[in-house]
Amino acid sequence: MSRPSLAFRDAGLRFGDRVLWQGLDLDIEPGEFVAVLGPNGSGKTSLLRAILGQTELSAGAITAGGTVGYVPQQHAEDSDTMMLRGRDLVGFGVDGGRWGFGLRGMARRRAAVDKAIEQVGAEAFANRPVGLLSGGEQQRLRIAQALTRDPAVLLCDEPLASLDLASQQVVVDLLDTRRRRDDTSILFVTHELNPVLPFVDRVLYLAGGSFRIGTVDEVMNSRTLSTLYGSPVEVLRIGGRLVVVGGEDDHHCSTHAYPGDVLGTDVGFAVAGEDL
Ligand SMILES: Nc1ncnc2c1ncn2[C@@H]1O[C@H](COP(=O)(O)OP(=O)(O)OP(=O)(O)O)[C@@H](O)[C@H]1O
Repeated sequence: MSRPSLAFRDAGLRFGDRVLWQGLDLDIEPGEFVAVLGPNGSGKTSLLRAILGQTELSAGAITAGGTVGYVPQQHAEDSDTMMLRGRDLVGFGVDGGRWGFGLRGMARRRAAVDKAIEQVGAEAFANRPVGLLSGGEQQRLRIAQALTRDPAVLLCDEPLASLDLASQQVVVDLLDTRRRRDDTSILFVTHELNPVLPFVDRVLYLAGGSFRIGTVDEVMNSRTLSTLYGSPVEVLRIGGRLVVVGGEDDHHCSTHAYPGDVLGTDVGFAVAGEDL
């Protein structure tokens, strides 16, 4: 069997008395697409930060089988970034030390940037300032930035947030192409499962200090999520889409409704509760 791209061994993370997750034993295989779900504050971003070594685990270990690439959450970028050309943003992903200085190093760096831009189909806008690009175009450049390092695993933190449906599809197709062609594993943090439902091999669902890992059918069902949340949760399939209703825990008295879902505008999944 091939070496896992990521191996979690009895991994746990807590802040003070608050356990985000613990006892996580998981091998993520090359080319596997794993969606990481859970309510706000359940520790999804912290999981990515722990993989990147930016947050220290409270217990256990995480081992990466190769280079880890990271596509961060889309924030309003600072004005300096907005003035950069797209290809300069992509260039930040290249480790200068790896290519060395001098003309040869510069040429190799440029080739890595060109290749990444080509892989995301961003040639037409890579020379324009980031601030003039659409959200979808910016997101493609962020993925290109991560690809410059030829990652064995790509960590994506809500990469579809604030993108329209067409741009979501472009981003998801890019990631799917990458994992199929290069066996890159995808760890995909999202509140919107439906856009990636056809691609997901397994779901890691974090909630209430615990987790469930398994196929979509194994995790996204009323019984499993009710047990995880410790309160009634109903999972409905409507027109091929998943809608999750209910789901509160000690830490999250608020509920999670993602605009459009329950209204049927095909955005994603909803954890909906009393405020609906
Ligand atoms: N360094 C830290 N020290 C203390 N608490 C922290 C630290 N980092 C994160 N937390 C807390 O851990 C919890 C989990 O945060 P995290 O950002 O991982 O959640 P999340 O599941 O990604 O949430 P969201 O869906 O809102 O993005 C939050 O309550 C956060 O405030």
